[in-house]
Amino acid sequence: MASLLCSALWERNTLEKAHNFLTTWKSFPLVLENYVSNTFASSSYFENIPSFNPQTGQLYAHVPLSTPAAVDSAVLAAEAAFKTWSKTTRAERSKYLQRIAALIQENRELFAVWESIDQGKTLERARVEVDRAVSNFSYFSTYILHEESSVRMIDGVALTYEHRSPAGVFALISPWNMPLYLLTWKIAPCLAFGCTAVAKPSEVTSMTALLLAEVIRQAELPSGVLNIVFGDGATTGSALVKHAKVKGISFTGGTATGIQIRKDAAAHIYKHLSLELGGKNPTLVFDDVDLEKAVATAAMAAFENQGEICLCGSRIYVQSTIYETFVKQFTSFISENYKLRSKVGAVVSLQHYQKIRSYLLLAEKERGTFQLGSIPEEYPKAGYWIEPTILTGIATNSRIMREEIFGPVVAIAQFEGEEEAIELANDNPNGLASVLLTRDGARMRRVGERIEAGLVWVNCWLVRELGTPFGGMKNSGVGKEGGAYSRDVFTNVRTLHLPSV
Ligand SMILES: NC(=O)C1=CN([C@@H]2O[C@H](COP(=O)(O)OP(=O)(O)OC[C@H]3O[C@@H](n4cnc5c(N)ncnc54)[C@H](O)[C@@H]3O)[C@@H](O)[C@H]2O)C=CC1
Ligand SMILES: O=C(O)/C=C/C=C(\O)C(=O)O
Repeated sequence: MASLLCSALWERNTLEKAHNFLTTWKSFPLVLENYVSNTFASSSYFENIPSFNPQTGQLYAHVPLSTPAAVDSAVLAAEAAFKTWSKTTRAERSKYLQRIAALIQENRELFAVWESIDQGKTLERARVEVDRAVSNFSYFSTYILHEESSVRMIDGVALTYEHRSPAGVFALISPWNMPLYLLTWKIAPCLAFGCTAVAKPSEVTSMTALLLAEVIRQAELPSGVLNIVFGDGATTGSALVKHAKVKGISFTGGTATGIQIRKDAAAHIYKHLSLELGGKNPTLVFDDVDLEKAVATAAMAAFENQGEICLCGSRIYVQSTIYETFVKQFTSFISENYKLRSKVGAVVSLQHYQKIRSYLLLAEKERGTFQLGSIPEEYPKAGYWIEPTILTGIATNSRIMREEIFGPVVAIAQFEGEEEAIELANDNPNGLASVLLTRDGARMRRVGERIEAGLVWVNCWLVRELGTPFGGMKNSGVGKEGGAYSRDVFTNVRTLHLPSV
């Protein structure tokens, strides 16, 4: 049976209907329910975490704080389901994934509307992310059908081959910036490769995970294969990570949390770990660029999803010969094209708003220049809105240039030549992504191959092919996901050696 809340939300698939619903709903605020063993469980015995609509600042939902005992039940459900799910054929798993993809697609607007309300992003951005959630399932549904195993003959003496088996129950823990997109980036490969899961979305943005649970129910996925528990990191996430029956963890989120998870998982050395953490990504702009195109690419990299994407290019280094012109064109491009509300959404929470604001206060203290934007008020009256902000005159060793702000704030500095550009790009503990803007083909490789980042985009940004290795270097995490890299996360491999007879 669908949960009461899911049934109520299901038809509210336009912004207008959703807003009417929020103003008339009697049992306000909405209370989410865990989904375990294909059943929505009552949350009445949990404490609640208040969840706010970032665009209005109003309390609108309550997220249950699942206890370690609730986590344990979900893990046991996943463990029981693993016995059969791990033995299903690839074709069967593929069929379920395709069904899930189709159901999300059918309800695209429902997911987009509630993602936008829950996270603060624009509806347009939310639609892009729902489409990507669909692709996550459809990509892995076909990937597994074409998988090949490597077979080698050694000197005619022995035949060896790789045999893989699903690793077991996984903890899938996702952040608040792209809630459905990133949760499904974990769920789809996990299920495709024969594992079962307990997924925990961020307590700040849990709504689309609840809707996903309803899709899973409608898809008739066997009981216990995917369980969704709600809650925070300290109680719920931590119990999940430490659970002895959890054989692996796929996590996306802040670096400090990643370090904690690595410590908590260390006691069980067998746990597979894939940690995709923060970034402070450089955009390098060389003086041979087509300026108009370079400005548009750097703008998208800086401000998409109000800068709340770990891949955002939040420090831009421009070759000194075109620095002044670039700053001028970039600023006017942003003020014309990145309007608050229509293109740039609200930031996710009051806590995050104040974190971003603290960096803007620091910029003022350090006498940086606000080419665009200003310091927002400390306690916003209606929603967590921060104007796209462009800073110049910030020292390259300032915390503003070194730490992940994760909001609509970008700082621009200059460099003289290629060596300095590479040095500045690499002078950071993180190494997730980077953007290289140049028309010089040789430089694309010469510089691109020296940037310490898991992802280097040349004259583009966030171009994704789901089979490529996705993840960072340095403090930006361990492990890669995507195609065969996801297979490595979710399976155990053994090499069989068969001697000639
Ligand atoms: N994708 C990314 O790279 C993201 C980066 N961040 C960065 O991290 C900063 C902090 O944001 P937070 O909301 O604190 O993100 P976070 O890293 O604490 O949250 C991500 C997820 O981890 C869970 N979690 C937290 N502590 C845990 C623990 N000990 N064990 C297991 N799960 C745990 C949370 O409940 C959430 O589901 C942000 O300001 C931003 O700079 C935040 C979200 C996403
Ligand atoms: O997989 C992608 O295309 C994007 C991923 C983005 C993140 O992991 C993030 O912002 O945390």
